[in-house]
Amino acid sequence: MVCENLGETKGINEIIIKQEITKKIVIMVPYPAQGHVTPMLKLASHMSTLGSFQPLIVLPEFIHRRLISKMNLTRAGIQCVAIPDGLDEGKPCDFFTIETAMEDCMPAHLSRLIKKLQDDDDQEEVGCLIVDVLASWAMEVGRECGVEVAGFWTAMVAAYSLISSFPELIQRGLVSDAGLPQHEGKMTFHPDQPTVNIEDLPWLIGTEAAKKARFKFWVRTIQRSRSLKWILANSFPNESQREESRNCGPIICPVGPLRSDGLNESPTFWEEDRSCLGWLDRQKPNSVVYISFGSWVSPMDEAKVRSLALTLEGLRRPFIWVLGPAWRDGLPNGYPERVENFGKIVGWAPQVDVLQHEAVGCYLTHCGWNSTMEAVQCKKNLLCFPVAGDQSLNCEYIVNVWKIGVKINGFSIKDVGDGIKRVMEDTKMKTRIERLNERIMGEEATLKVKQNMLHFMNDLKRPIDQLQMNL
Ligand SMILES: O=c1ccn([C@@H]2O[C@H](COP(=O)(O)OP(=O)(O)O[C@H]3O[C@H](CO)[C@@H](O)[C@H](O)[C@H]3O)[C@@H](O)[C@H]2O)c(=O)[nH]1
Repeated sequence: MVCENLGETKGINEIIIKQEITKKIVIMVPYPAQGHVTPMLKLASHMSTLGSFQPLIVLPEFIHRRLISKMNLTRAGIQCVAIPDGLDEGKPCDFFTIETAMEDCMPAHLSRLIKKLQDDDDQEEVGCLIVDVLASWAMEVGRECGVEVAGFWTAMVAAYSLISSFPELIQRGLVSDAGLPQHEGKMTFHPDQPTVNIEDLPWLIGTEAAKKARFKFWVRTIQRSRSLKWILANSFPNESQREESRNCGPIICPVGPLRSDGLNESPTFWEEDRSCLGWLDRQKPNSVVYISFGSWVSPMDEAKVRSLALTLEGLRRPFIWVLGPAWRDGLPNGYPERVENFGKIVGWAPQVDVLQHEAVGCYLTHCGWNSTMEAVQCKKNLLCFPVAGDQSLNCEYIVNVWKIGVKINGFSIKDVGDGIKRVMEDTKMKTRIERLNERIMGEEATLKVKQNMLHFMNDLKRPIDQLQMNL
């Protein structure tokens, strides 16, 4: 089946649907952000190669416009449709505008799409809906349409565990009913997990009103996800003690870290500046610091950008810095020219190719989960500056559990200079990342993950009445 969006169209009536392959359809609904769409596309590509299911990705129009113009997903066995999002074209959208689009506008359109597929005699059966846990609105739609729903968690299982522990955090008096911290300092959320700072809880971003609104979003998200049978996670087996137990909640099934092998092009929202690869060819091995703080959650303020810029200029060490136009206001006057002999600033990099390059010695990162896994894949040690969301917990793992990176608390010459030295010169750290790479991406791990995936897919293939009996 091929579904195409007709540019300016509004509504699924205008989506052309052509029969092509006879497999059960798996409708996949990502959360519309780069760090979420990428792993969902990797999952779709993986499912497509394993057979039996035909992935159909459903995107809001504003993401479909940006992504589809750049990639040919059909070649990777993935079909894609856009549904209206009610957003004004060209206007920037933040977390809350996206939430409104997801809760108020997109459900009716997804429901119509599913019903159309169910009613169409020419179509294959809709086998399942796989929904990013953050797009929990679509779980409700799937249930209403009588379709089996599975969740997809794009980050660490430990992060799901932390967020879903909110009732206990309230009960222990660590946060208020509205999610605001009632204490300072470190707290535990599970005996097998590292401690985290209460101030770093994933919903504590922005003003007090924004924190409360994000907490509400998470409470609703976790509540909706609790009745799922399966949550596939873009993490690896044995990352967390809790992943395979099913005392009450969903079965958390690690199927990652997912790779982009099956995708012909990288699924990015922005044009990649590939000139940085030629620039890297001219640098010495292990000399360059790659800097990127991902794409979402919370950009850094101008003062921090300025401080890092001045430090990089002072250190005179080769660097590539991914800095989107919106973040460049903090740069000192004429900065790109001032550092052109040793530094390169790009709007968006081909990140995995950059990390794979032998000239890159370490990665200064916000600790987003995809970036963390890509660093492990390319065996590049990490200099960590977590910004928000799950990033502090990921950082805890990087620094204190796996010991493959160092955390910095600021961008002074001393912070960054000492951090780079420690990360680049510690040979034990290098050995540890090589071992972690083997443990989570080696042959044995890959086989286990494939088995997990097949186990899930076989469960989906069982007749509906049998599935319901087991719920
Ligand atoms: O110049 C760049 C910069 C990034 N990337 C890619 O963009 C993705 C970024 O993902 P991630 O590192 O996870 O960061 P975010 O996009 O910020 O991801 C959000 O989603 C993640 C998964 O849920 C969370 O772990 C993060 O905290 C959250 O910010 C990665 O695949 C990168 O390879 C590029 O291709 N080029």
